[in-house]
This record gives sequence, C-alpha cells and structure tokens, in this order.
Amino acid sequence: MANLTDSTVWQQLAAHQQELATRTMTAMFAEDATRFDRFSLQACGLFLDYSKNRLDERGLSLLLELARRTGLEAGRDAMFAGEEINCTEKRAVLHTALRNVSGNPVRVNGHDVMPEVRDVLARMGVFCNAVRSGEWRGHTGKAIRSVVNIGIGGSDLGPVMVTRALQAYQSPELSSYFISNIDGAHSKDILATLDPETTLFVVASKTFTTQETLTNARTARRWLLAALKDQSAVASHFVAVSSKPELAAEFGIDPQNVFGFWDWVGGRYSLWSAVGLPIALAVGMDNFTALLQGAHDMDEHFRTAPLEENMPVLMALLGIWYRNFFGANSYAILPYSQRLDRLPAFLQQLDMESNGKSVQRDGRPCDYATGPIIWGEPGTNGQHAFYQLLHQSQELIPCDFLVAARADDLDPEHHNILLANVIAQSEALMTGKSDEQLRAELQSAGIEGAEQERLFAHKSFPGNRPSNTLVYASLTPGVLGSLIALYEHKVFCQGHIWNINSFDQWGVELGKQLASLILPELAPGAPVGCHDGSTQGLLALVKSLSK
Ligand SMILES: O=P(O)(O)OC[C@H]1O[C@H](O)[C@H](O)[C@@H](O)[C@@H]1O
Repeated sequence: MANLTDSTVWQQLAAHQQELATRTMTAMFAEDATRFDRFSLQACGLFLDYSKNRLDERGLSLLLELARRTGLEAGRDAMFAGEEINCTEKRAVLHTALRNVSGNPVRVNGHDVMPEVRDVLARMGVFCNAVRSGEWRGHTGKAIRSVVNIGIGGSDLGPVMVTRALQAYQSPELSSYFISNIDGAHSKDILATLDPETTLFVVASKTFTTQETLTNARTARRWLLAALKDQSAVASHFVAVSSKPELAAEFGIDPQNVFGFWDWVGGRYSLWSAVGLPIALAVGMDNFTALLQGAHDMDEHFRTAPLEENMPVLMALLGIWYRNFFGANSYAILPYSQRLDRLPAFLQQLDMESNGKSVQRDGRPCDYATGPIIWGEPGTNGQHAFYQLLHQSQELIPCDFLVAARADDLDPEHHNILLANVIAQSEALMTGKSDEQLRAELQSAGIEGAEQERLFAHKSFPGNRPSNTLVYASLTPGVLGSLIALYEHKVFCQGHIWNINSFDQWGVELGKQLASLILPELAPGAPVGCHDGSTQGLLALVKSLSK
C-alpha cells in the first residue's frame, strides 16, 4: 500500500482542515438548522450526537473516502471471518465470536470455535448458579460471600470496570474485589477485610505467567491456608481462568475449576470470555448474557451498517480528524456516571495498548500520528479539577461525554443536576462566551475601565472545542455491552486506517525483561550489573534505604 500521507484523500483532508480552521461550530449550526439531526445517529440503545465537531459535510465525506480507500470494509470482514489479522503473532482476532449469539459458526483455520465457546459459557453458568445459590460451599461448609479476582491488565480492567458499572445489578449476597497491583498494599488491604471461610478467588491470566498475578495468587493461597490449615481447602476457594489451563493446574488449581479461553482472544478484548467470570458471579449469568447480547448487537451494526451510518466508524474517523489534521495529542473520556469510574482506565488499555504504535504492519515507520493519549475521570468530579484546561488552555482535546437519561435507582434530584452539567459542558466548550456577553457581565458586576480590561482576557472563553455526547436511557447490561463493543470497533477502525497491528503489545515487554534482571540485584549484597548511571544510582539508593 502506498504511504497514507501521499494519498490524494489525505492531502485533501489536510487542505480542508485549513479551510475549516477559522470556522466556528456555532456558525455551522447557524447556517444549518438540521445539523443536529444530520450529525447524530442511534444504534443499539446508544444515541451519538457528533454535531459539536469541527466538521462539515465535505470533511465527513473525505473522511469516509479515507476509510474506503484504506479498505476498511474488507479489513472489518477479515476480522469477523477469523483471518490472521494479528500479523506479528499470527493469530486471528475473534473476541466477536465470544458474543456471537447468532448460532452461526465462526471458523479459525476451518474449525468452528462456537461449540467450545458455548461449552465454556455453559460451565460458567453452572458454576455461577452454584456459587450464587449457596450450593457451592467453602472448605468449612459456609456459602461464598466474597469473590476476589486476581489478575492485571486485560484480566482485571474489563471485569472491574463492568462490575462497578453494573452495581445496580450486583447480588446483595456477594461482594466483589479486585487485586491487581504487585504492590503488597493491594492484596494486604483487601484481604484484611475478608473472611477466608467465605472467600472465593478467581485467578485470571491469559498466559498464566504474569508475575503480578502469580505472586498475588500465591499470597492469597498462603492467607487462606494460614486460616484453614488444610491444603485441600484450595480446591473450594480457588478457580482459574486462562488460555493455558495446564499452567493453572500446575499452580494447584483443580482442573475442573479452570475455565479456558483461546489465543485468538486478546487480553484487552477478553472480558467477554471466561475472564468475565467475576462479572457473571456479581450480576448473574442472565445479566452477563445480556452484556454479550448488547456487544453482539453492536457487532452486527458495525458489520452491516453503511459507513456513513456506522457509529464505530464515525467515532474512529472523528478521532483521526483531530489526531492527524488538528494535531490533537490526547482524547478525554468523560462519563457522567460514578459507576463508570473505571471506564477511562479500561479504555486506556484498549486504545493505547492497541494503537500506541509507530510502525506499519509491514514494519515501515508511520510518518503520521497514531493512537492518542486517552485519559479522563467521571463528571462532575473532573469539572472541579482539569476542565479548566479543557476550556481555556492552548490544547485542543476532543472529548466523549457519556450519560444515562434516566435516574433509575438513583435520586432524581441528583440526576437532573448531573444531566444539566453534562449538557452545559459540551455547550460551553463549543459556544464559549462572546466578547459582548463577557463585557456585559463584567459591567453588570460593576467591573469597569482598567479593571475590566485587566480581567477581560482571563475570563474569556474562546469556545469552538469539539465533543461527542453519547446518551442512553439506562446503563443496562445490554447497553454497556454495546458501548464497550463500540469503543473496541472504533479502535479497530483507527488501527486499520493507520495500517498498524492493533492486536499485539510488544511495547510492554522490555520493562518486564529488565525488571527480571533487576529483581535479583536488589538482594542484600548481590552484585549490581551493568546499567546506566541513573539506574545504578537508583539501585544503590533503594538498597541503602531499605536496609
Ligand atoms: O492475562 P495475562 O496473561 O496475565 O496478561 C495480563 C496483561 O499483561 C500484559 O503485559 C499485557 O500488556 C496485557 O495485554 C495483558 O492483559
């Protein structure tokens, strides 16, 4: 493929950005009464308003042409068809098969994977029902009250994010905990609150070699055995989730209690597999199935909707528009939902581990920007922290606002205030404050003359800052499934257009390698190997301070 930046459409986009550079969104709304209808769409219970973007019809059609020119539709179909699109690891990418509730076969090298997928789901269902009904007993005969997932990265972020998001569906009988960090404080502080007799550990690791997870799992096992004093207790308090069941068995987990998944499921795309077991335990298998259904609905939308009405495609193209043509380095995820507080962290892994790359699929360097820095916090908290920068800094930071229209189980007074704030923020970012309005405000506050001039620039809001708003009636399991799949496919589309492999993560390896060399050097008296001056100095410092 010719270089992206040499293509005509890329150059047309760059030229069009120049034309739009001085046009305001407010003016575009004034010129077109149908803009909100034209630049919004609904799919799978999600309503996307993308009208508050620095984009017009021509810009959108050029972006759609970019998608077509890079063969996005064929790339998408190749993913769904189980082709080896993870070219560096020679793997298919089939998280969509995990939620394929259609009954249609999905083949990897001619082999239909759906019977195995359904088999694991069925085993998960039986296990969940046993634990949730109290039929599954701990070693001393008591029912399980606490479920602790031990995993990190993709074996943690999805389950923790979804479990928190679906708090309204959480069984009152069970509490969920997540231990991920190797920092001993994480396991210590959680274990201190738990009763070993009523605690179930789910050790989740695709590779079952991850240092943090295995160390935390050993610590949890020691804690359990210190209380229950019988090696056989492990069988009723530990289950595992892994694509390497033999390694889980080696760790001492009863093979009957190991739930498998496959190498064609990337870690950050794995919450739909048995990695979702802590979700299913928390909210029940029916709700987990509804989550899968919601994701499948989004898969179908992505697979079949024309590009111009395709929500993941449009979100991807908007991201590319700002990243490559406006130089936006970062992208903010702003859920107006406390229960979605881990969504930004989840999307950090999904997006940054997928698209934080600088070489193309064939190894040539990318001479264009790829994945942005993803960050965010729930509103309204973020408003009182970093929104200053969103409104008045020199940075252009596209944002996604997310909100449920209904209060559901929450206080309606709180919810109306929440809604007022999320709508106000996107309005404020776009419209800013006109000079006339600011003058009038200062005037009516009695601030005049030199004092008015002194404050004017500080209090001015230039506006014209873009955002998307995603609205859904309620954050049900189905809507959440669709929402997550929407972002997965957005990331896929961007990676495809940037011609990068979104499904490997070699960038995390070097630090792991060096940590394994440094670990033995930390032992008292152990020689320190050859490092740069800073690393030598830090090693010597921590060794002397820890004596
Ligand atoms: O599930 P595991 O094999 O334990 O891997 C956990 C995580 O660690 C790795 O370093 C990768 O960066 C992640 O993509 C992965 O999700």
